Parts: sequence; C-alpha cells; structure tokens
Amino acid sequence: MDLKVSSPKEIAKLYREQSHFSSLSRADVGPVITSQYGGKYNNISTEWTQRDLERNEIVTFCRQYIVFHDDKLIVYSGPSGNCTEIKGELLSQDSPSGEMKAVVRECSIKGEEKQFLEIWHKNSKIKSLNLTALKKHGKVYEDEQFGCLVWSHSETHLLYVAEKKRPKAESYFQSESESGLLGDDEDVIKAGKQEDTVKGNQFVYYEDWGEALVSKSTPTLCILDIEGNNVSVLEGVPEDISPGQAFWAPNDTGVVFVGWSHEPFRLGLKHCPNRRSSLFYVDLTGGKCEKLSDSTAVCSPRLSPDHCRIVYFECDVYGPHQQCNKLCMYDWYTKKTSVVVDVVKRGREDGFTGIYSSMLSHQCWSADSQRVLISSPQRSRKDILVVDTSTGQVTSLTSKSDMGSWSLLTIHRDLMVVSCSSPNCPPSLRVGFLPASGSEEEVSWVTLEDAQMQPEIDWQILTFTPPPEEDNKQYPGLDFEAILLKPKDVKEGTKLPVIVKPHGGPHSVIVTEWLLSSAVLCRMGFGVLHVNYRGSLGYGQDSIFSLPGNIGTQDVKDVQFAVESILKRGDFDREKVAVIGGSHGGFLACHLIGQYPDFYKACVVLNPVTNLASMIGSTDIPDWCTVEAGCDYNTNTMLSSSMLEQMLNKSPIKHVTQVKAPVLLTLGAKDKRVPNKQGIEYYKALKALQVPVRLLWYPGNNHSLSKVDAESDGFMNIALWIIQHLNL
Ligand SMILES: CC(=O)N[C@@H](C)C(=O)N[C@@H](C)C(=O)O
Repeated sequence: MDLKVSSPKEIAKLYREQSHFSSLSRADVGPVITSQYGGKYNNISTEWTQRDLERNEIVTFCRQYIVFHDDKLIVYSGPSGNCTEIKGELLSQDSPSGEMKAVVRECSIKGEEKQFLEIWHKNSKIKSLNLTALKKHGKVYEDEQFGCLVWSHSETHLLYVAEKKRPKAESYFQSESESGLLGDDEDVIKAGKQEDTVKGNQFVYYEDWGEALVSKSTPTLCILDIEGNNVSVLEGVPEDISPGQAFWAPNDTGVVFVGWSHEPFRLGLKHCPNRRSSLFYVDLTGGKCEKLSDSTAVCSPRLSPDHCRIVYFECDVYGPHQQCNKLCMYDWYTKKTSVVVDVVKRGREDGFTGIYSSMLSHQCWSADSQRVLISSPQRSRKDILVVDTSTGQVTSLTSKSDMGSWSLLTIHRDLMVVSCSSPNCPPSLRVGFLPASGSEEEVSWVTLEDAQMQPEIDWQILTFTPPPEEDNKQYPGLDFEAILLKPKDVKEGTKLPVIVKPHGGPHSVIVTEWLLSSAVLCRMGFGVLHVNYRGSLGYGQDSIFSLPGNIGTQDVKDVQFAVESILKRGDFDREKVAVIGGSHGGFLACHLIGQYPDFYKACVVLNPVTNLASMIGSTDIPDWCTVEAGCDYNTNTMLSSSMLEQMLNKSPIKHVTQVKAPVLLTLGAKDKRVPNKQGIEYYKALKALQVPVRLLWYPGNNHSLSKVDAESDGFMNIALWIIQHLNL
C-alpha cells in the first residue's frame, strides 16, 4: 500500500502545518465589571504555547476575551484584541483585586542574566527590583513543582520560592585581588555589602531534585514587602524540609506550604508525587512551624474562597510513582482533616474511576466554597469532575461530550474556563457557568476560540479483556483500553500499516486529546494504536498495583494482545507493524521486538529503559527500578545480587539476542531520569549482533526530548525510519 504522504518534503510540510495549532497553558479571569448600562462582564486573559520551527523555540503568547453574563448564563463573548507574545516572564500574578500585577522577569543585561520582580499598576511599571543584585537568595523557582508567586490578601506582600543563597566559594590559592575582596563588583557595591567567602568549597556537590529540576537544591520561601522594597527569607522552615507550592494563610498570619523531606537524600520529583511530604504552616511573627497533615505524600493545597478550608491531594509514599489520589480537606478553624474522596480500587458503576491528576488548578473552588473542580483521567478520557466537599459526591461535567478530553484552566465566581480537544481536533477554549449543585450535567459551554477539526482522522476507544491465561491472579478481572487513530476514507480492501505506541511511566496514561505526532502519522496514512495496558492511570488503584513485579510480561502481553486484536479486524497489514515508545514505553518496545522478533518490522525508542540493573545506580529515581521489578524500597535499601538478578531478568536487554527489527534510538544528552547510557548499552548490543541500528543524540535535551529541534528532527527521522523498514 502506498502512503498518502511519504516524501521527506511532504512530511515536513504536514508536520509544519499541524504544529501551528497552539495549546492552552493558562487562563485568568479578571474582576466582575458592571458597564454603564448595567451589564456585567469579566475580562479573561489566556496564555497559549506554540512551536516556532523557524526560531526553534516554543513561543508563549496571550489573548484577551470579554464575557458578558448574568452570573448564570453567558450573554455575549468574544476576543478583545490580537495575540501578543510574552517574553522573559518566569512568573506572573494579578493581585486579588485585579488592580496590580506582579511579574518575575529574567533578562540579559550586558551579557549577564538578571532576575527582576516588577509591580505593574494601570498603565505603568511602578516597581522593578533587581533580585539578582539584592543577593538575598539564588534564582527564583519558576517550575510547577515548587514555584509560586502569591499576593498577600492585603496586597502588600508577595511570596515566592527561590534557591537558598550559597556562600561564595573560592580556592585556597586565590589571591585577594582575584577574589574580589578588594574588587569593584558594581552590584555588590550597590547592595552595600561584601559577601562572605568560603575557601575550598568550589567543588562541593549539591544534590538536586532530579529530572527537569536540575540546579534546584534548597528552596527557600521569600517575601517581598512591596512598600518597603525589602526582600526577606522566611525563617522557621525545618532544616530537613524543602518548601514549595506556598500561599498566604487566612488573614496573612503566616504561610502554608508543602514541605518535601530531603533526608537522607533527594529523589527525583518529576512524575513522582509519591515523595515523603506534608502540609506545613509557618507563623510570620514567631517563626513557629507546624505540620498540618500526616507524613505521607501531599501536593496542590488550595484555600477556599471563604478562607476556611484547604483541599489537597494525598497518596502513599514510595510504591508506584503515580497512583490514585485521595482528596483531603483541612479545616483551618477546627484543625480537623477529612478525606473527601478516597482511593478507588475499581471503577464505580457511575463511571467514576478515582482521581489521577498530579495538580489541582490554581483556582478550583466554587464561589460558595462547597465544591471543588478537578480535571482527571477517567479511563482513556480526561474529564472535569465536580466534588461536593460535604458529601464526597463526584459528578462529571464532561463525560457525555463528543470532545475527547477536557481540562479546567481556572474557575472564578463559578465562571469556568476550560480547554478541550480530541485526537482529531486541536485544543479549543470554552467558558461556562458551574450549574447549581445537583444540576451539574446541565452545564452549557460557549466557545471563545474554536479549533480546526481534522476530518481526515478517525479515532475510537477500544476495550480489551485479557485472555484467561493472562488474567492477574492477585487482581483478577481487570480490563484495559487502547486509542486507535485511523485515516478516514481508506479505499476498500486497503490494508494500512500500523504503528503501536505504548506509553511510558508505566503508571501514566494516554487520553483522547490532541496528539501532534500521532495526528501527523495518521494523516500520512498510518493506523496509530496507543495502548493503555493494565497499570495505566485512570482505571482504579487495583490496575496500578497489578503491574509492579510483572513488568516485561503483563504490560508486554497486553500491548501484543491489543495489536493482535486490531489485526484480526482486517483493516491493517500484519506485515507492516512498527512500534514506538519512550522511557518505559521504550522498555516495552524493546521487549516486544525481543519477545516477538518476527512480528515487528521496525522499532523506535526514545530514552528507553533497557536494563533496570544498570539504571539503578545512575537514575534520579532508583526506587522506580526496585519497585517495578517487584522489590520493596526504602532509602536504606542496599543492593543485593538477587535484586540485581531480578532487575536484569525483567529487562529487555535479556531478549536482545532475539531482536531482528531495525532500531532507531533517540537520546537526550542531559537525561537524569533514564540516563542515555541505557540507550547506548542497547545500541552496542545491537551493533555486536549486527542488527541495523541508528542513534540520534540530542544535546541540551533532557528526558522529555521536547526542545523544538529535537522534537521536529526526531519526528522526521522516526517517520522516515519506519517508511524505510516497512518498505512503504
Ligand atoms: C516515573 C518515570 O518517570 N518513569 C520513567 C521510566 C518513564 O517512563 N517516564 C514517563 C512518564 C515518560 O514518558 O517520560
């Protein structure tokens, strides 16, 4: 069968075209304004990201909209201007009244990177503080894990997280003039102080928080007194705790934050909400710090609009990296904690399968402080759920819609701003009012920004029941799903080539949302099968727990079963099957070509796990290797030969001698999660076995391989590799 699109020029054109669709990253609703004619309206500010292939970067831009309403229904809405690119903003936040805006900006002055904290009011920047020159702390944290920029309720102070100031280190052999003690560092003079220096500490190792959090080691809570231009580092946070995700307590008496334990050493945090952490409160006057939650793993605390309660997610420490969350609630005045929504072992009759999001939206409460909104995978969809905090009842706002997946961007006085998309429809922007309790299903959405549907793509969710011999004895009766993308209007009798894509994690999920590379592959003429094998998020805790100890078998067999099942339908060509996977998905791809050597005709792996036994000593998440191999973990765990054997036995490198499929590897030079030595180990084995192999090396890229050139070059190479080896 000829592909619709197969020449490099045509593929690049299609990729360029499809990468113009932008994604929503944020929305903020301004205060309600009453017009001179009595009509009420809100301004909505949205932030979008888009790949700019010419500039080789992801650009962020904003667009404003206006929404007229009567507090229940939207009567008129539309954009109020064109897009504007946002540059250099690390963090930004409107004040609670909407009168002011704070921005942390990074810019280069005379070739040196500086960070500024700016306050904007009406049409001017009223303050710009050079945080770098102040030298109260290191770089400001802009990441989602720790970072925040929060106005006090009184709008007089700002709270943010920054790296703890490190004493200047110098060699024992540095002369006084070289060391700057007699020097003329302009910023030091302006700041009015000389720095303490420590000799012999230049090469001291600082642990960091791993993948995507490199150079983030010791976060501190910092407060700017806006009137006094004074930045202070908050005291009272316990020495063994790294604080983040902070906000002001009711009445600004102190600060509430999540504190992660960093003793005896730091473990990677990205995709790992299962790290020992608690909710803390530090009092501003006495510096007294108290724990508000038990020592489990917590994240995303959010204060209710009436300032009486805090909701947050909680899960177990260690074990599978991502699990079903509990939604907990702390009452500020009674100091009592309750579990609002518990862990769900198996999907419920009403369709609710548990909470699997890693983050709550920054604004997630209904106006009356009774209900909380959560976007979460529910099997292969992502839906917006409403939780009644007094009854624990969960209702889906979106499960009945045709759109595949929904995310809440924000909610303000019950006006919800959401993003939705499907595998054949890029993200669009919608708004709607949260209906009264009990009538949630009556929600009516108004589209602010429509997306261009891709009519050439067909998609569906397939459900599979594993054959009896593959049922998990400890967790029987679990099913799983796959999302199949197929080109529309295929000539009768044509058998399509198919690309199988198992996701990484393994405790993650692919939902029915816009997926750029799959959309392009589908438009080229491939069937694309995303398999959410048992162990994926969104199917209940039992499904997650069924996998550790069984990786390399249960997940591999589920993927193979899904592919074999679609081949039986007759639309696909059994001789033209390729597999692509990244990380644990790469682990599965390598297993599949090793265990089914005649089945797959081409394989592509992105930063794959190939040998757990060799990965454990170099990854930022050594616990992942032990837990997934079926062993327990705690920080005192010392390796034994039997553990290493178990890890090796579960690894795809065990099957490498059987491999026949040509393999393309794409590796990130700076991957801390699955260090590139994993890919190189597999590459060398294939070379020795004379299996066709090609390795692409992306400098400056980490585990996600998400820099624009790595992603686009990677895509082209992947597509051409598959075309070549499937003889298309
Ligand atoms: C927990 C984790 O990061 N596991 C990796 C081995 C992995 O598979 N990561 C996934 C989430 C990825 O797609 O990068």
